[in-house]
Amino acid sequence: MTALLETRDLTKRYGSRRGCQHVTLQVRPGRIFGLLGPNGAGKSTFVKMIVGLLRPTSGEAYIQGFPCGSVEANKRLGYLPELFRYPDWLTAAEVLRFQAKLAGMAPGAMESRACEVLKLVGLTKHAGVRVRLFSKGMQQRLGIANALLHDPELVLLDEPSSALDPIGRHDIRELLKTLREHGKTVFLNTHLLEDVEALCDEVAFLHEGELRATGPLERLLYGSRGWELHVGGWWPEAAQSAIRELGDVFRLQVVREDRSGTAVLSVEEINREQLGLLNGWLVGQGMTLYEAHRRKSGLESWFLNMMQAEGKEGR
Ligand SMILES: Nc1ncnc2c1ncn2[C@@H]1O[C@H](COP(=O)(O)OP(=O)(O)OP(=O)(O)O)[C@@H](O)[C@H]1O
Repeated sequence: MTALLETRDLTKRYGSRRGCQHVTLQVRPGRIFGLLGPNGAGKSTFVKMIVGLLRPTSGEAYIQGFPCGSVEANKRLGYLPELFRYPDWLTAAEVLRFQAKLAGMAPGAMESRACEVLKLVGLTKHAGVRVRLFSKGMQQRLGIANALLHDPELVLLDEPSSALDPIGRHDIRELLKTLREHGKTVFLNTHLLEDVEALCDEVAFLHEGELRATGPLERLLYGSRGWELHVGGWWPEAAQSAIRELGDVFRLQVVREDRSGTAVLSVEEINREQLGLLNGWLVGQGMTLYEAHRRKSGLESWFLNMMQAEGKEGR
């Protein structure tokens, strides 16, 4: 599948300071792509180069083959900056009308498109309401409507939920899922790991200006290939016997055991055949394997592990 957004060796230096360097990534159409990284990692620098607000020091970036910053690339891009403010005396419809004029849309096309995007973000009933009366969540949804007005393929959202309460965040999440269902590609720059975990198909992790990991979220989270086994018929001595007989082969550990005769075991680096062997051993010992599933590390622990690994390398 051809990439919608593609960067090659994208680098920005601010004099002697690095913004980001040698970032090569691809965002495929119809996905929600999350850009992650600690403060100062270079995320905003990267985003500003994509939307054409900053000129790269070197490297290339394209949206559907058009150089980022060009008129053709910007036609295909909708952008919601992190800290935006609309004149609060305008109504939602007036904000969209103003944006449409800036985008050079014909008045007839504009009116029907404004209705469409207001419906999409759930603000139809508020079209005539002044922005000053909008909650932060509604303002954010209006911002997304604005970014969608010219029907771009790629929507780039900078921290769209960080200032919102849980209900506002939930609404934005649902809206982003709807955008994906409509075939839009969403590029999300966010600190909210729970949003990334709930929404993103692919992620990129930036640290100290460099891309340290990128790929499908599932692959990154399941990267450890560990399994968790729930076992019945367990007795305390079984732990010693299991570790003695299997510990070296499967790097087996007892995570917890309880008096009712159940236990949770963890094993690392195991394939399906080995899992079958392990099951055979358990059955041979009079135990039952109730459940076996891939251990999911969770994005927060993945993120912290990445940071720790970076810290060790840097020492
Ligand atoms: N205009 C600028 N002049 C000089 N250095 C800058 C400028 N903008 C950013 N930087 C530096 O570039 C590096 C990356 O900053 P950037 O704002 O892109 O990171 P970030 O990941 O977006 O951080 P945050 O999550 O805190 O917004 C930082 O070291 C920052 O100090």
